[in-house]
Amino acid sequence: MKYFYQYEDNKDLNLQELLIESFDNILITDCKARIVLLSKSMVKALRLEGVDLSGKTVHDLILSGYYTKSTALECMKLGKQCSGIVHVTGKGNEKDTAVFSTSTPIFDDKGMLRYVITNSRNEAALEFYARELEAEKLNSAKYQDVSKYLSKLAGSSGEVVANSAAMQKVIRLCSLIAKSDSVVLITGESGVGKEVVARYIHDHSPRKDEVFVPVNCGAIPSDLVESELFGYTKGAFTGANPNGSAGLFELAHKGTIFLDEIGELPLPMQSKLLRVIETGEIRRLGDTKYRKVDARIVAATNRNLEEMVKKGEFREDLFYRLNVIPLLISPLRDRKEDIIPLAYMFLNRFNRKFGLDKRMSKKSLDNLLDYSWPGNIREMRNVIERYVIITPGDEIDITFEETMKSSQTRISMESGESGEPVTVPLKYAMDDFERKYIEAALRDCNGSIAKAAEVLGIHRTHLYKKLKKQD
Ligand SMILES: Nc1ncnc2c1ncn2[C@@H]1O[C@H](COP(=O)(O)OP(=O)(O)OP(=O)(O)O)[C@@H](O)[C@H]1O
Repeated sequence: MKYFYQYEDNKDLNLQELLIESFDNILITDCKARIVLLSKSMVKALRLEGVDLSGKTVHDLILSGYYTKSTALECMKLGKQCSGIVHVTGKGNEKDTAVFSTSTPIFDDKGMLRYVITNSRNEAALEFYARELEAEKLNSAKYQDVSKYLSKLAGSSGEVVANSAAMQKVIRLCSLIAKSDSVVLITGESGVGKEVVARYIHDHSPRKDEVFVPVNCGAIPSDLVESELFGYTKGAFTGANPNGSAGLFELAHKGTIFLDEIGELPLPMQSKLLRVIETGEIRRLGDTKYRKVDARIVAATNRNLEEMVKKGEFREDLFYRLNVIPLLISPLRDRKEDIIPLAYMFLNRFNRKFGLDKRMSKKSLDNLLDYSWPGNIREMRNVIERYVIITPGDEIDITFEETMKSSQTRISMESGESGEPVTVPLKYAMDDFERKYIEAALRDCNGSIAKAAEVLGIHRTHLYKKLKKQD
């Protein structure tokens, strides 16, 4: 990964000048905590205007009472990135304030600490983000530490990562869409986050306190789709509940029904769904009467419905009824700005889940950015979970060419073949193998579930279930 471009045209670029003018507060200290550089914004934030800082260290500033704690000193001590709230003492009549700082160590080739770079944001900026986060419910890992702090302040926690312009546009659109009751059709490759977006719409709609019912149309055997969706009456078919049962549409009354993999709906069911959309009524299997249901419909598919219409596999009239508000979610490879924030979100999630504190190596971040993510965010989630579980040390090192090979090797090593102790529980080792195998099949089949299921020798519905189980 290159970090500097157009070198020939910018040979005279003076980085010090740029750093001094930075909007974010920047402080660079050397390995003895001596001040090397401050941005103008940092001088202002720490109220150091007019103070002679020559030869001064961070210890001196704390002893003189300019601020309370130093993330730079913590970072030097621990040799890793540290974040925290720093209280700044007000001068004269000024009030005390706070900044949120993150200090990052910079090492030389031999691993010796050379500098610490500290970035911080002022309280006013934090409050601004709190409002933005509250409004947008975005979770940008660029400000992940800030957002964690803010979510405590504001009592909000964003689960949808939308750092890229493309995802921010989707989220903005969803906030608008949420206000209406129109049918939404979400399209995009498998694992891009269609269900996440559907939930976002529900959570921001007036129906948010009612139920959200996700239905994977591809995972229901075709002879059961009707009874699952619309319910059935007493004795409608053998093996059914003798008292009859409500279907998923009735369950979703007043809430939202999410019809995932809508392209898998058998043609006769497509006509019935069209009728439900047009009349707002369902009829239980075996029943004569129609019942009103008020469920908002959000549908999704990773298939090209227009192509299916042309081939006669999907009803044209239903397609137009569903496509009132089309929402396309781009594949992860086309919105690289989301990769690192997502990776950190999953890393934090799995660290919490397994009570660990793993970090990602710098190389991992480059590799994550370079990878093409055929399985999109679901694949990313699995990759991070796998590495968190199988990495013995604190730092995980994600490499893709070797993904299959390396983790298989580790698992076989850990299974005792090379005399290494077994550290991975059997369940994880087996799940891990299955996931990797499915991911490889999907990769080979360019993300097509139907083809991958064929290669794996299992039914498509079975593969859908396995993919969903991984979430
Ligand atoms: N923007 C996002 N922020 C956070 N997590 C996400 C985001 N998008 C997807 N995920 C996570 O990725 C996984 C897959 O997402 P989801 O099930 O929504 O994908 P999908 O497009 O509906 O997949 P499929 O086509 O297979 O039904 C889930 O674990 C989900 O939580």
